[in-house]
Amino acid sequence: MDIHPLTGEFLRASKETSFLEHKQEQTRALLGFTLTFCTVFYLGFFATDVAALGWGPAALSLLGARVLVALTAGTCAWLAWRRPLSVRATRLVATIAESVALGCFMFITVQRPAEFHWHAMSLAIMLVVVYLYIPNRLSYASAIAMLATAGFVPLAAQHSAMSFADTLTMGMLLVLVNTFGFLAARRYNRVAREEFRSHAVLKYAAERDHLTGCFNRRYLHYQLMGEPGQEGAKPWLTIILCDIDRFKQINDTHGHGDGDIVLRGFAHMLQAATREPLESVVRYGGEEFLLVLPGTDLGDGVRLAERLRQTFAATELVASDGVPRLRATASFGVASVHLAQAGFTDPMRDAIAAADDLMYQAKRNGRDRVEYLQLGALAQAS
Ligand SMILES: Nc1nc2c(ncn2[C@@H]2O[C@H](COP(=O)(O)OP(=O)(O)OP(=O)(O)O)[C@@H](O)[C@H]2O)c(=O)[nH]1
Repeated sequence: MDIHPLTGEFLRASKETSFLEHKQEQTRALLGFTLTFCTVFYLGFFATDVAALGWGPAALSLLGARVLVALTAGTCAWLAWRRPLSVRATRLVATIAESVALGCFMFITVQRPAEFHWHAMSLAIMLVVVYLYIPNRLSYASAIAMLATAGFVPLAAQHSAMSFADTLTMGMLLVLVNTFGFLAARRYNRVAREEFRSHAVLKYAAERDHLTGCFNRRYLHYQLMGEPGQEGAKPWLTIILCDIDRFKQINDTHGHGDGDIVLRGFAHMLQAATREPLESVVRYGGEEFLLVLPGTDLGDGVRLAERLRQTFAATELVASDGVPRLRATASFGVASVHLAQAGFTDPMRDAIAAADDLMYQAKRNGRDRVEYLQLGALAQAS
């Protein structure tokens, strides 16, 4: 299991970080909404101060405490709404707002000692908000909630006229609220992470080829060709289409298992030479791969293809029996398009079609070659 049994968070820090970053927009919105809501209620309860203490200095001192909470929580809510806060900053904001609100709450309870029964109920509601509604790390939320509970019970014992039995009952009920708050937050953490994990598995299966880990044609059509692509630093798009030479012969000589090893080795080399997410490697057919390189001009594309060609030809892959004896070559077609140049309705489609023709040209010209062309210009050959 990759989820912590106590906190419901991912055990691996990198996975937890990508989960939190994936959720960050939602977290920020929830934090902003909850703090705004709590600020309004915290101020609204001033009416109960006036009802309990009458209009005067005592009620006004409580108003001061409430305004302090409103200013803190309001500022935190404003930050959460307006700024692209990091995960760390979101947690800091949540922790500050929770601590100030609970601190001021303690002050208010002491000024209204006759109503500790009601204060206990208010604290229980605040604890639920801390555990479940203000997004924070569970360990921080629990520490804040438990400290508040541990501070509140002695205050009640000291300042209220409650009997020992009442104080004990109240203390135990608050412990119960903490326990259920913690368990509910842990369950929520776990469910959210399991959902994230399932989503990642489905996304991977929908977008990638399971043998090589490269993107599949569905991803090419719906993501790379279907949506406005990412532009590189330069207004160029280069497509490299490459195909392993005489792959049928490799399968026939060494068997399909070793054929798969060659495919994976080739794909791994292509992936290592490109930078996701800007650049993508797509398994275009059986032993045919497509490199989509935004921001790469023809010169850089040809140099990359030539380097890949030489590296692959010089590589001896380890066969299924553990002996390094699998060798193969590949043919490459490189097509580039200048995106600012007029005349291309669908530059990527045009570049893929051209790279496909060039790759077949490389096959016809003897294989283990790179052929290239800049679209919109005169054809050149290697
Ligand atoms: N092992 C393995 N073989 C595959 C896979 N997908 C396709 N192939 C095989 O790849 C071979 C492709 O052969 P051809 O299209 O004749 O091309 P080639 O032998 O590479 O010849 P040229 O492309 O002309 O150099 C076929 O034998 C397919 O069965 C796969 O996932 N694994």
